[in-house]
Amino acid sequence: MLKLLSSSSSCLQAGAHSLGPKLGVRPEMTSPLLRVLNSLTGRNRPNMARRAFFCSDSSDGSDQVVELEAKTGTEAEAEAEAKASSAIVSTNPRPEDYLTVLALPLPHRPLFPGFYMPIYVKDPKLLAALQESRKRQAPYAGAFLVKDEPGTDPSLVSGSDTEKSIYELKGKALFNRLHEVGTLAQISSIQGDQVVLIGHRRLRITEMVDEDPLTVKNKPYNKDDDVIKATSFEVIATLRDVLKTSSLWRDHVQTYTQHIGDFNFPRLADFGAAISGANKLQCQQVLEELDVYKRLNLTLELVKKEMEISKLQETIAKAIEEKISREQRRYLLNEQLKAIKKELGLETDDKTALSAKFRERLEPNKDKCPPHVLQVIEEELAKLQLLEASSSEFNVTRNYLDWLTSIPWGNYSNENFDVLRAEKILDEDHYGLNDVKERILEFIAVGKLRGISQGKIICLSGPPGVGKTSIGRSIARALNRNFFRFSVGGLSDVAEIKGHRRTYIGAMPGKMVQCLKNVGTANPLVLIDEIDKLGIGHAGDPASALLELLDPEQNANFLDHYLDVPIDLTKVLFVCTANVVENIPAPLLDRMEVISIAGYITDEKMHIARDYLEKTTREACGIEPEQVEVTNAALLALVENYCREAGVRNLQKHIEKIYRKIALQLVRQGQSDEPVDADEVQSPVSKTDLPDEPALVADTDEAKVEDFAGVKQTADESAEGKDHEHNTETSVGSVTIPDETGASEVQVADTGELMHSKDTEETQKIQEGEAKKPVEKVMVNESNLGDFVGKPVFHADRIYEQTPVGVVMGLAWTAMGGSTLYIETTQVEEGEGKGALHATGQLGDVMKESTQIAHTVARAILLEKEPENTFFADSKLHLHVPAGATPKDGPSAGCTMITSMLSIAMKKPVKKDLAMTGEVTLTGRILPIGGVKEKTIAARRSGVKTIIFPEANRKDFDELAPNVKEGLDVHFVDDYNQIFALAFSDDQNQEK
Ligand SMILES: Nc1ncnc2c1ncn2[C@@H]1O[C@H](COP(=O)(O)OP(=O)(O)OP(=O)(O)O)[C@@H](O)[C@H]1O
Repeated sequence: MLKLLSSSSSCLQAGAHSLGPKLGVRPEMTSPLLRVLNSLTGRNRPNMARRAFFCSDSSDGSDQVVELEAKTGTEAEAEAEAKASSAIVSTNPRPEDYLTVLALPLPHRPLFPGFYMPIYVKDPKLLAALQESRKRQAPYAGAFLVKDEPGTDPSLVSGSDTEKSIYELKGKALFNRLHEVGTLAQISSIQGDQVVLIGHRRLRITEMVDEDPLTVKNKPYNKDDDVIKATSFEVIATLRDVLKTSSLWRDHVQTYTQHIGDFNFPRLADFGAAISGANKLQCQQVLEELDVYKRLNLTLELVKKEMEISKLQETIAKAIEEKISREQRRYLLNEQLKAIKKELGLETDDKTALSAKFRERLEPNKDKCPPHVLQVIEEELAKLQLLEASSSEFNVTRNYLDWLTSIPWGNYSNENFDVLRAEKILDEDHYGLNDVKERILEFIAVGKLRGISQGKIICLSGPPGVGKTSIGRSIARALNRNFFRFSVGGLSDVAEIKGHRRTYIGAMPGKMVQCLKNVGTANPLVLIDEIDKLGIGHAGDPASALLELLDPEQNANFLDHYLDVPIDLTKVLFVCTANVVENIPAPLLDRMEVISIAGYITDEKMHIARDYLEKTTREACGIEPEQVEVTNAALLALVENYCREAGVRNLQKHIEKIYRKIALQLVRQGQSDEPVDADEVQSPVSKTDLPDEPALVADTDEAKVEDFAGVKQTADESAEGKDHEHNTETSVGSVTIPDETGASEVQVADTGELMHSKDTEETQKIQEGEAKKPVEKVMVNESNLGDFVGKPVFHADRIYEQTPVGVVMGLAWTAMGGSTLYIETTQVEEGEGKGALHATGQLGDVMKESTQIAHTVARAILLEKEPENTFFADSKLHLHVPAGATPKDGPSAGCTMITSMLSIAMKKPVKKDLAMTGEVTLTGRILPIGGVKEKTIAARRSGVKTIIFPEANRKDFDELAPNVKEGLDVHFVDDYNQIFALAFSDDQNQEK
């Protein structure tokens, strides 16, 4: 036990009594501070007015010796009060109870009078002693702040450590560590090791276990001292500010700010220090300070500091609040945006909606979808859920899933293997092309027998406009497959075929995947156009990529870089088109089944024009069949004089041109036949007045123009009297001009005479009669064909009607089809030993060599036929192949060159209407050539009657359609002597 001194310096005052009723705090308000306030203001203590504490200055304010005690209530009352308001200071302290008290060490903060504090007593002995003293009606103890251990940094020692070391302190050691000044505390309750203390007044330790109570004096102070007053006001003002700004007590601001002013000075100082967040030493300082002014000053310092902290706290709170509200606002706006987007159907990044969309798309094909693809889709869907919607990775995954789920996995269209139906469709769309159609039908037949059609590569080759692309479309229709066409002409980037890797920005799958997505079935017919014009790859080799795509051995597991899952393309039917088969990369060509379309002869073109092109064009122009007639002669002239190329695209263009013009004529005619208003003017404009427009065959003599100025001009021209007769003839077509006065009408005839107005009626009658006429039929015949398509273009195909000496017609093959060409040889210079040859006409290396070979062979043959003829030895020859602007190459003109040279050497022209082709060896053997069909067609087109082909090409010729061969005298030779005989036979020349 310690012997303690009590101090009255800061005990609670009776002056606080008056505050009680004013507070009006509800009993349920249990905030500790409120309770403190309640205790301070005397609320819940109606009998407080009659109670007295150890107070120093209840009347005069000066600190006196505290030795007074008063008891106004019972012990039971005091306990009841303590329960109702735990911070209320108990009422029954008696001097004998508190002069010697137990000392309780406080580890964290000193206890201020008027406040209560729960502490934990770990020492069982001490706890038993406390309980004992409570039982003995002496429920008081001394609460003292423990000094920090000398040499320790309090900031580094944790609270629990201090507590632990304090509880271990005993006796003298504890005594030495206690601050001298503490608080006399009432033991309000003991529950387990928790003891609740209520501070009463200051105590000072005098000695250990000394029975004598010692008293201390507070320094007296003048209540009316202005400085003390001013300081206290400042403390109050600051406290009010703190209470106002401190968010911790915001709810009770009203209460505190109203009553702080009613505390007396010492208590105000205690209150300020107690509620400030000052550290324990600062609080202890206030507790130890007995000078009221100094104590107020210390408190003011603490509350000012509290004020600053409070302001800082407010700023921090504001900043945080601002940040949070900004984020919240953003979040709210985002949510609203999402809702709006969803409402408008623009929702793009809602992960669940997206996943649901992909799953829904996949659902119908899920059973047919290969497991490895399903697995990838599931993985990607799971990944999508984890990704942030605004991240770029999210977009990549979304696009990838979009493509993956758009492919028609295992979704095939029902193929139709009906051969008869297919034949009908093919015939419906194309005339001729029997070999092509036959091949397609064979393919369908095999499919029917096997039950499935094997993916094949068909290559249609031929000149432009022969219907390669359109037959591809027809095949798709016949097989009931979806059709997709893409051109690889000039394609040099492998990514176009195989796609980009997904890592690239803006990556896309290749054409094949795009095709599958587009057509929606896994067995379309894919037409790869212009495969012979593949570009040179700068990044990879497009030909090899195409090989992977087309080769049935490889395309079962075609891997697109973007999709990254193997796709089975074996069911896809590939049809390629090319103009020149030789330009197709060899490995690709090797896998193709080439079907060549050579071009059309006149007869075929006539059929195509009549039955297909005319029909489709007429329908496209909206013209009825009875409104137009194109005669056979006109069509023939069109084919022979305007559209002589192998294909029919140009023919189609010309037919379209004719029909467009007819449409315009019909519309014009229809408009002019409509009844006209009385004040509209009509003019006798004859068809010759429309120079650019072809005339209607069964036309009326007049056309009416509604434009007044135009009419006037026509009338003026007529009035100038270019042709009087004509003018009088057309006088029925009068011009009606309203009179300036408007009173009557005058008529101006072409002759310029004024006519009587009664003739108007007559004119109207004629017009009405015309309007009732049925629509005129437009005739296109040979004579007016030029009005529709202009003058025929000049064709240099046939330069000579009869080839002169030294000129022979050869046959050539070009990408545009076959054509005839002339080989011309002349003698430039003559003189012994001057034999030489000069060749022109943009000849390629092979053809130049051909000229040399021909020169040698011709010389040998001439020597054989006319041994005395030294023409070749003594003549400088010039060989030319028109047209000079067209590059030419190839060996097939060899025999033609020899014939041309021999012709000039022997001064003999060759047989009329003869054309020949064939490569020649140095010994005069004739080797086979290519393009027999094209060459035959070209020969026919040029009016050739006799053709000489190499013997080896007989087979090719025999395979030609009879209509192509018809009327031609064809000879097959394997030695030049046979050609010599045919070209220079005497009877031929005599015949001529
Ligand atoms: N035998 C035919 N019967 C009916 N129409 C035909 C025939 N041949 C071609 N055509 C028509 O000629 C036009 C041109 O044909 P298409 O475009 O298929 O030619 P192409 O051979 O593919 O040419 P290119 O090599 O320039 O691509 C099409 O309108 C087509 O219908």
